[in-house]
Amino acid sequence: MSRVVINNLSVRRGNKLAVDNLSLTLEAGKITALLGPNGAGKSSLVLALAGVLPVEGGTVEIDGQLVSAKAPEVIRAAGLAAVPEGHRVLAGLSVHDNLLAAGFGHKASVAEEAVADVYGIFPELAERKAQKAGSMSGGQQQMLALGQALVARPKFILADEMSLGLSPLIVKRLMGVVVKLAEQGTGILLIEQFTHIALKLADEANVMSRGRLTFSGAPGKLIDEPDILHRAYLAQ
Ligand SMILES: Nc1ncnc2c1ncn2[C@@H]1O[C@H](COP(=O)(O)OP(=O)(O)OP(=O)(O)O)[C@@H](O)[C@H]1O
Repeated sequence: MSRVVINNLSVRRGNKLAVDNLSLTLEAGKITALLGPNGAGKSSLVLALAGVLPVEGGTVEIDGQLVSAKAPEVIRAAGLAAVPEGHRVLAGLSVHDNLLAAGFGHKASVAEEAVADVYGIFPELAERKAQKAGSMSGGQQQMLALGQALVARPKFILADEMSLGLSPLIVKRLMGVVVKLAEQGTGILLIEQFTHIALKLADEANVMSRGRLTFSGAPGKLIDEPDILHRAYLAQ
């Protein structure tokens, strides 16, 4: 089974370790929730896993292939795609061109096919192919951001705060897609401010505070013992 093995990873932001010796394994077909207060280091972890931020120490392997400190496109090709916080789409480009741009590096026919698959998942985007991404609603832009990750046909998706600022209906729509992707075998790292949503969907839950994991285990334990989460938020 496919897995991402993160081993003792450290990431520096300025003069502090935003991620401090963190170890975590993501598995194919599983939703792994990562919860924690603002500033805990969750986004720094995602950016380092995606190759955008440099790694200070430790390793990341995808199915035994060392990808830490590799270029973002190498990591993407190895099967890991990030949906960074804040639905960063190319606002001046059309929906279609945003998706094609995400397929850069693939043969044109392969990219076209992957883009068609994204339209299958999100008919909302198919209806808006020619629309400028920046003129869409926040929810539609978030669908596009997830669609851009899917164009790479990733084995693993890192979803950073996808629901931020979106209506409950859109969040439900996005989470439905996340669950379906997991059922089809994609491994998901789900970072969520709405902890109750993440805990309902996740197979495993982790709590991060000050760059470290303070809890790893069954989501049900965090539901039964909310103090574990509260302590992490107070410690930050
Ligand atoms: N661009 C930056 N330059 C320097 N330090 C940063 C930068 N961005 C974040 N940090 C610091 O890195 C640490 C981890 O922040 P990070 O954004 O990874 O946390 P987070 O858990 O994702 O929180 P949030 O949900 O607010 O994004 C914090 O101390 C933060 O102040």
